[in-house]
Amino acid sequence: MSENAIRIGTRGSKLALAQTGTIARKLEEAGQRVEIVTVSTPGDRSTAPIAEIGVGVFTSALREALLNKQVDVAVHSYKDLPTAAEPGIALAAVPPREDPRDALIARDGLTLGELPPGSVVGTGSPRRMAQLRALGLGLDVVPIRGNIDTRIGKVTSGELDAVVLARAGLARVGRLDVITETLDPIQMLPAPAQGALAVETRVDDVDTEHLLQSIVDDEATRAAVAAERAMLAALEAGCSAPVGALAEVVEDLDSEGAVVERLSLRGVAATGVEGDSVRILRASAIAEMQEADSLGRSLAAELLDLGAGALLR
Ligand SMILES: NCc1[nH]cc(CCC(=O)O)c1CC(=O)O
Repeated sequence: MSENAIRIGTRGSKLALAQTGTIARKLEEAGQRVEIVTVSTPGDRSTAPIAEIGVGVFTSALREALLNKQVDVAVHSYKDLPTAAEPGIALAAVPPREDPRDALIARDGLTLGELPPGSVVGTGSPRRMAQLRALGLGLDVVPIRGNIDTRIGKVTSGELDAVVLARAGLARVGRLDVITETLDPIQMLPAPAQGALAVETRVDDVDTEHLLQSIVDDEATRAAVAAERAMLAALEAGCSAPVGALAEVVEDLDSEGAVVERLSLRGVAATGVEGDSVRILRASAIAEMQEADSLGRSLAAELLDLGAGALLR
């Protein structure tokens, strides 16, 4: 435990502050003083589509502040982090994950199946666009951007019939009330690492790293996210690619018939995000808990065998 306050860096959005607050409270409960430092990122300042601004728009400024010693800890939405490791930075903790599924917010309490053909559904995510189009419901999927409140506002104002958002983000800002349907991963696989946080420290600051690891790290979440991100990396796809993945701890039987915990992974890769035709590939696999990385890589290999390489290029 440090005598001085640990400085936790965060983006300034309502969502980011809520996420950082959960980590700060855990540290304070353990008797550690903390100070929250807001860092503005190019992703916050630009209104261009995320796919155009590039990888790491929300995360690189925070990582810079960490490396420059302006802060001691960086808290990110894990799904916004590029898959490439950053020299000098340690993944100190992966806290317990929120519900990773996507959620529909539709007018008049409607579910996806109840939206009439021609309904206008907003999402900025190529992954969500592709999976929505693949349902074949005749939905008119249009790109949107903006923070959670802005997106909800486009439905309440009548501008859009519905939007799709991460349930986890809505939970963290206390807006679960607006959800009209939580989407089944069979139809809509979330982004790799959706609902999870990444808590980073400097590699030379082992004390802070160990403190966070002992207080907020969750092994099951770490394994699940590792499998999902290994799949994403092996597909050589970034955080704005039309790729979804969800790993879950499931009960399975070992060779002697005893109940064991294993890691199940489902994946999706898609194309046709720009046009109307959608091609979508889905696959799943299961492995031992400690084989998360190879599970992710082998599911990626299976998707590539099925033709995902062509889809993503
Ligand atoms: N790309 C923006 C972003 N980054 C993290 C979340 C939500 C929280 C999470 O998934 O962990 C969101 C908003 C959304 O996708 O609806």
